[in-house]
Amino acid sequence: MNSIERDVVIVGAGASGLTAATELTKAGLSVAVLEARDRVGGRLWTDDIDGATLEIGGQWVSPDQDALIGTLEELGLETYSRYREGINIYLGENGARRTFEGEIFPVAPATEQEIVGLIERLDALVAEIDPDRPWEHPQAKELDEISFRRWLETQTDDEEARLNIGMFIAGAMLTKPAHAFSALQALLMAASAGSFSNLVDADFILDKRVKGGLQQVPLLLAERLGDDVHLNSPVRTLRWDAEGTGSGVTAITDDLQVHARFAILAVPPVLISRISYEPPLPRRQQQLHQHLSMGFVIKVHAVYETPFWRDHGYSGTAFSPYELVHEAYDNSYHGDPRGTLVGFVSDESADDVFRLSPEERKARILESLSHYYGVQALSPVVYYESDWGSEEWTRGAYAASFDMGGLARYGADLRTPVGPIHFSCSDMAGKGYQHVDGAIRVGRETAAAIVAALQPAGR
Ligand SMILES: Cc1cc2nc3c(=O)[nH]c(=O)nc-3n(C[C@H](O)[C@H](O)[C@H](O)COP(=O)(O)OP(=O)(O)OC[C@H]3O[C@@H](n4cnc5c(N)ncnc54)[C@H](O)[C@@H]3O)c2cc1C
Repeated sequence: MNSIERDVVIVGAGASGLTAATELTKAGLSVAVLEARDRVGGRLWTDDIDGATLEIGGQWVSPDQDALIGTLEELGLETYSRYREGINIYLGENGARRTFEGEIFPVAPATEQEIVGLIERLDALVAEIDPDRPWEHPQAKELDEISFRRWLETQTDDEEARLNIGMFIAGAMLTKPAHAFSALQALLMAASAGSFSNLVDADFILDKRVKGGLQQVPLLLAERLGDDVHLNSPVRTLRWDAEGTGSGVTAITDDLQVHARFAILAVPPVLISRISYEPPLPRRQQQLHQHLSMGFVIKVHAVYETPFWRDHGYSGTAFSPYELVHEAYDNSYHGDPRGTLVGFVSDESADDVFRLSPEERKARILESLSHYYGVQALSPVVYYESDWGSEEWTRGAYAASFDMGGLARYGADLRTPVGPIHFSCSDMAGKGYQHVDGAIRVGRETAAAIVAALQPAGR
């Protein structure tokens, strides 16, 4: 077993861990980043599938994500806009097909009024929420005890309005059914993007992509860190100083042992308990990590010879709370003359199609796409399903959220360091929660906390 000494050992080479490592080295500290996979990037992964460049994980950048935008600029990465010219498609109950422009779906006037009213009420509530401290809202406990679905039922009798508003947070963001998370968790999701209106606005939230793919961010950060990034190095054990003697922490992989003054666990919270702790983490952490779970969504990529929907005047943007693929977009890759659609199959619908054979699943998903775009959607030249649920070092998508009551009960302790151990990842962010922006933001904050802790007293 090789043994090395560093100021800080970072577990996980995703956007958060690599940002923290970068900031620490800028402050003159030595680091080692230990990554379980044979690549960096975690939930950011750009790959060539049958000749098509696909972003298997995160990809979009929105204008409010200033931490991410700052990093893109620093790394010299360029962005391009998502194609959005033309009209959008909405499928109502029983497949009723309507087109629309703007953000509000083409529903009956009474339903539209309910949707607009719900958005106004949610925006007002979200304005009262500090995304970094949602548990401090005066009604936090009450809002955390009611599921988002039930909360919507208390607001309107209009089912189509509830389904649509529910879809934006449930299927589209937390990727859990609306009965499985609280109204407070829903408000945090919206507050993390500035407002509920921002989440509803696809042109805002799915604004830009990065030339070469968003995985460029971790790849370039890792390149600068050079030999300090160790791939194929899952951390199995963390020995830490629970007594405050200053002996620090030792991270142990199968063939390397890193002794450091501090450790940053930059892994999704569901994977924190994959590591053995000597001594065990305190009671509070052992409990709270059990109250977070990953959502689940299949990101479906379908590449066609041409972006045929554009010829019919369609933007490619399509929604339906009644469809297997509840949302889909033109996701054509920069510089590729072919057309790509990306669609999402969430939570219980994803469970359902994973019970089928791959062929049956593909047929069901393409059929759903054809309901939006017509029969041409049935015949892609490249088809791929991003399945993060079977990735051992992620276990779901997009990210983790608390169970009912968990956010008010445990949220404030989520990022509290334990002795020399700090926690950092997008799932623990306020602003930018569940997004790369949040991963970077928390990475910077965690690094700053360690740098501050190492400052001699009085400076
Ligand atoms: C399908 C999909 C689509 C998404 N779309 C978007 C989007 O459009 N825009 C956006 O901003 N965000 C999006 N996201 C979310 C975004 O990708 C994540 O929030 C972000 O990348 C998380 O970064 P992170 O560093 O916090 O965690 P991760 O990327 O999960 O990094 C954690 C790292 O820790 C490693 N690890 C885990 N356990 C150990 C261990 N014991 N030892 C060593 N290493 C370990 C993992 O292998 C991983 O590399 C999407 C995510 C998915 C999955």
